[in-house]
Amino acid sequence: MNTIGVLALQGAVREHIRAVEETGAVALEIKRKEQLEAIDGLILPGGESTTMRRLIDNYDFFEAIQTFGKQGKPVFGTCAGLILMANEIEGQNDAHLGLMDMKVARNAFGRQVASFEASLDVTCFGEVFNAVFIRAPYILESAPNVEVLATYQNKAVAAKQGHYLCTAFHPELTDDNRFIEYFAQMVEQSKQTLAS
Ligand SMILES: NC(=O)CC[C@H](N)C(=O)O
Repeated sequence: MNTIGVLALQGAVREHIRAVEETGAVALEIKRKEQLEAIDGLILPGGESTTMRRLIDNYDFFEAIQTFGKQGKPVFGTCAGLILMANEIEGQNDAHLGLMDMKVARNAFGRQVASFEASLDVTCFGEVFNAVFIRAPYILESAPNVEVLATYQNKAVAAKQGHYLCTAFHPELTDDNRFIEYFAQMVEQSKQTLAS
């Protein structure tokens, strides 16, 4: 049985817990860095990236999450979580966790257009995915080893780099669980690879 943690400092935690449970994996709210030892994959939820970063520092999570990723364990960032994973943020000198080789823009669809829904063609799924965007970022540039999984208005809004996955939208806010299931499969694969 795989255990997937959701960083539970701020943001859309409960929705991710429910979505993870629906995949059949065990879901754990992560509030202390020691709990990272008990999980096979980690979700960084949506919320507010600056606030979440402050809490990551306050609760001494920064290096612990980077180490978790360097061990080859999958991390999935949604919305604010995507911003936390980028190694460059437009208009800011410093990035946050820097797990993925990509530059992101915050609130990139305009502050006025606070939230909207859009149907996306996702390369790894056969059918369209209805995505909920809330003050969403997008990926401005990415390295060749970052695979763009979906675009909206020609902007990259979902991507995968090895065992790292990110979406600019909130896959946990709809009944369509395909992104969480996709992540759960990445967790299963990495667990097998790490065990062999
Ligand atoms: N829904 C979200 O996670 C919004 C992210 C937010 N705009 C940020 O910069 O952190």
